[in-house]
Amino acid sequence: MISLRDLTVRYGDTVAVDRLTLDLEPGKIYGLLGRNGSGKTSLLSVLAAYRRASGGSVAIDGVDPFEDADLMRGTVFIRDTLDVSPQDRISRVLGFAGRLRPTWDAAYAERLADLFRLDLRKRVSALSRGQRSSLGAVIGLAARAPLTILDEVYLGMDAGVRAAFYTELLADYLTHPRTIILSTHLIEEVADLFEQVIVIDRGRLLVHEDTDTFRARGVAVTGPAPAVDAFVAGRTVLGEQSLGGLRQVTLYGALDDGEVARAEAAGLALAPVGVQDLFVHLTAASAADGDAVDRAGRTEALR
Ligand SMILES: Nc1ncnc2c1ncn2[C@@H]1O[C@H](COP(=O)(O)OP(=O)(O)OP(=O)(O)O)[C@@H](O)[C@H]1O
Repeated sequence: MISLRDLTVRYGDTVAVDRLTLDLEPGKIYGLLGRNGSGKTSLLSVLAAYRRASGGSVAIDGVDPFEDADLMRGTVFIRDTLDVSPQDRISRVLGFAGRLRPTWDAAYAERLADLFRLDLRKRVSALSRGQRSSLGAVIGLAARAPLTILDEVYLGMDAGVRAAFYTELLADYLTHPRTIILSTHLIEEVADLFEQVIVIDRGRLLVHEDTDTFRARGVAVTGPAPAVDAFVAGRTVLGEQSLGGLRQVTLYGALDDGEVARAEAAGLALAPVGVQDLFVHLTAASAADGDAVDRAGRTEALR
């Protein structure tokens, strides 16, 4: 279990993480979402013991990971800086990563490098942006670390490589379950991988719940335009599109059984909403309603 209590990260006057309290059960894939500058990397850096918290506490199975060598060997943190020597060849980088970690699978690392078309003889400095990200993905997956933190690892990867990475991630997670935290801005692309969604906003926790529960916060209503308009009147609309006489409106807020029956009787189709749409709505509402953030870190927008 990972337990954060009132975790705070400050850089001078900037409060990047603001008294954040969160518990993460082991063996799940978490999606960590937040707008630019919301504190994701700062939070993950503390979790990976790359940085000390300015306040509050972090405990992994009851132990502070900072300066705990065993916990550090059990954590892999991949971020855009890659944290490897540019002069080293890929083979050497992988060899070093393997010596650091008891859970490293060297054969799997080679297979992944092959999948991502990485030439093991190349130096890191000679890699393209996308290839550097692929190298990060190889290290992040082949480490098989009990706590795997992947902070925007997809930067520069083309769509095909990203798809291969997500497929590998899921397949390897299913055969070697571990705790994976994925921070991403390409939300819709990876949302199906998340078992739980964590949204932070200006350093504070906005949402932490199962992805299905999160999705149920919204609903897409489709049908003849007049019937849709009548049904959605007075509700919070996240977006709408029309094609001919058909209209689809995305609503915020779950429908009760009576409303579902009424929609069906009116010939309307109901469907879940994308995680990204909900995320954009919640973080926009939070920005407009900033001071309404209560002590539990939930905003008025979530009620
Ligand atoms: N080394 C640093 N020195 C000073 N301020 C920093 C430093 N690192 C981050 N910050 C500030 O802390 C805040 C949170 O930054 P952080 O990188 O944690 O956000 P993020 O959610 O990862 O952002 P992004 O999605 O843009 O990568 C921002 O206001 C940022 O400017």
